[in-house]
Amino acid sequence: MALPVAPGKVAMRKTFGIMASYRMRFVWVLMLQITAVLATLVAPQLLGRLVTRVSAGTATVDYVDKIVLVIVLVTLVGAIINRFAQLRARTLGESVFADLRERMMTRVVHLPLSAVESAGTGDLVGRTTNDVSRIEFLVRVGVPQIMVCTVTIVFTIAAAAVSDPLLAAGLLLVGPPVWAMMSWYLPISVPAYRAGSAADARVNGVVSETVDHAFTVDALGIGRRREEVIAASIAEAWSLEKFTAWLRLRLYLVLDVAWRAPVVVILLWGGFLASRGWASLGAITTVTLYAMELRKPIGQLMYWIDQVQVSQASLTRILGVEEVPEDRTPTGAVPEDTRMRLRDVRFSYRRGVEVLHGIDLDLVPGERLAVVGPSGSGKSTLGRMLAGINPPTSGSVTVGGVPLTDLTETELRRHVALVTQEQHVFSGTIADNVRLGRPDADDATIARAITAIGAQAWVEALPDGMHTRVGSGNLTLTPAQAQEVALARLVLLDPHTLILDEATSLLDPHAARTLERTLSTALAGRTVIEVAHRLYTAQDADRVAVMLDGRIVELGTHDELVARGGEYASLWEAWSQE
Ligand SMILES: Nc1ncnc2c1ncn2[C@@H]1O[C@H](COP(=O)(O)OP(=O)(O)OP(=O)(O)O)[C@@H](O)[C@H]1O
Repeated sequence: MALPVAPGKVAMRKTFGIMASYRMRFVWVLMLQITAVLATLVAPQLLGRLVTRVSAGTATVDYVDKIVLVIVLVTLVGAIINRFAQLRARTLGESVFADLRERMMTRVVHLPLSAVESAGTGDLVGRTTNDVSRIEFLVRVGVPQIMVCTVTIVFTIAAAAVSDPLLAAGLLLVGPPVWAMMSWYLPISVPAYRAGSAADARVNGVVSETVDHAFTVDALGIGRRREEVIAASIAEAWSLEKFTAWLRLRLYLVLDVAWRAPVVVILLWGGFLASRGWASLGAITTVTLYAMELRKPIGQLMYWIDQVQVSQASLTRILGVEEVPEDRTPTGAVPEDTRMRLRDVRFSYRRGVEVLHGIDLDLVPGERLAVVGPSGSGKSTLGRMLAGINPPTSGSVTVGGVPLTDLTETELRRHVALVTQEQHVFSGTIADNVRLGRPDADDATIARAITAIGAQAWVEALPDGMHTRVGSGNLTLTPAQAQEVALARLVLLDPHTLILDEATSLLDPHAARTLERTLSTALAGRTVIEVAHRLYTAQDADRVAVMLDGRIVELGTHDELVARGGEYASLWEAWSQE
C-alpha cells in the first residue's frame, strides 16, 4: 500500500501553517521589498516629467542636472535596499526549507515500520530525495522571488495607473490570455507532475531493489527480467516527462507573448491616445518605462508558476508522509510487571488473508522459549507481534497488563526488543554503533557490553579497537561481527524480553551455538523467545512452542513434547537423524 499523498487543502493548510510561524519575518521582507520597488518607480516618473519639459522647451540645464542626480541617487538607494531585501528573503527561504526538512525527517524516523514495509522503501526514498530537491529550489529561491515579482508587478501597475489611468488601462489587455492559459494549464499539470514524481519513485524502487539484491538476481539468472522491469518503469517515467514537457511548451508559447506584450501594447495604445491628444509624450514615456520594468518580473513569475506546479505535486507527497496514520496511541499507562501475554491474537498482512489465527500465550518472566515449526507457519510474524512491530489485527499483546500499542516507541523498546538476522551497521565507530542502544553510555559501559557478548577479542584486535570506523566506505564487518555489534547494542538497551528471530542463522553452527551460550549468560534473567531453525536451540530452551499454519499446536518442555509423540517429536526425530 503506497504512502498517502496530502490532499490539496491539507497541503495548503500545512504550508500556511509553516509560513504563519514566520509571519513577522515575511512582513519585514515584504516591507523592504515594497520600499525597494517604490525607489525603482521614481526614475520613470522623473524621466516622464523631463520629457514633458524638454518637448515643451521649458527644461533648463540646471533642471536636467537635478533630475539626473535625483535619478542616480534614488536608483542607488533602491539598489542597496533591494540587495538587503534579497538577502533577508533568501535567509527566510532557507529557514522555511530547513524547517520543512526537519519536520519531514522527524516524521520519517518515527513512521510506523509496518507502513514503511507495506509501502516499500522506493516511495519513501523518492520523497526524501527527489521530491525534497524539487521543492528545495522553490522554497529557497522561488518564494522570495515570487514575493519580489508580485510586489513589483502590483506596484508598477499602480504607479502606471496613477501616472495616466487611461494609458495604463492598456496593460490590462495582457490579463485575459494569461488567465485563459492558466485555467487550462493548472488543473492538468498538478496531477501530471504528481504522476511523474510517483513514476520516478518507482524507478528508484526497482533499480535499488535490483542493485541491493544483485547476488540473488545473478543466482537466479533473472537479469534480463529485471532489465525489462527497469525499462518498463523508465518508459513510464519518460512518457510522463514528455507529457509535462509538452504542457510546458504550450504554456511558454502563450506566456512568451504575454511577456513581450506590455511594451508593444502601451506604445500602440499610447500612439493612438496621443494622436487624439488624450495622452502626453511624458506620460507615454513613463508608462512605457513601467511596461518595460514589468517584463522581468512577469518573465520570472511565469517561470515560477511552472515550478510551483512541479513543487506542489512534490509538496503533497512530502506532507503526505505526515498523513500516515499512527499504529499506536500511547496512553501513559505503566506496566505493573514484566509479564507478557497474548490473547486471541490474529493478524493479517493483507486484508482478508489471516496468517495468525487466535494465539494465546503466557510468557514466564526469565524463561527461554523456543518457537519452532515449518516455513511459513507464522513464527516470525508471532515474533513481530511480541516485539510490537505490527499491532495485532485483533486480540491483544500486553506487558504487565498494558497493550504494547499503548506504549511510546522508546518505552516499548525498554521492555521488549527484536533481533533478526539482518543487522545494519551505521557509518561511525563500533562504539557509536553499540551506543545506539543507550546514547548516554560511556566507553567503559560499551566495552562491558562488547565483552558480554564475547566480541572483545576481534574488536580489540582492530587498529583503533572499538573506535575503529565501520560502515559504508570504512571497515566492512562480517555478518557475524555485525550481528555481535547488534547484540551488544541490545545488552545496553537492556530490555527484559528479547525476541531472537534467526539471530544467529548467518553463523556457522558451531559459532552460533557458542554465541547463543555467551548470549544466555549476557541475557541471564531476561525472557528470551527464540525463533529456532536448529532444534538444539529448542533442546536448550525451557519451553518449546510448535507452530503450524498460524496456530500454536504444542507447548511444553522438550522432554514433554518428545514424550507426547506429536508434531514436535517427529520434527525432533527427523532432525536428530540428519
Ligand atoms: N510482509 C508480509 N506481507 C505479506 N505476507 C507475509 C509477510 N511476511 C510473511 N507473510 C506471510 O505470512 C505467513 C507467515 O510467515 P512467517 O514469515 O511469519 O512464517 P515463518 O514461520 O517465520 O517462516 P520462515 O521460517 O520461512 O521464516 C506466510 O504465509 C508468509 O507468506
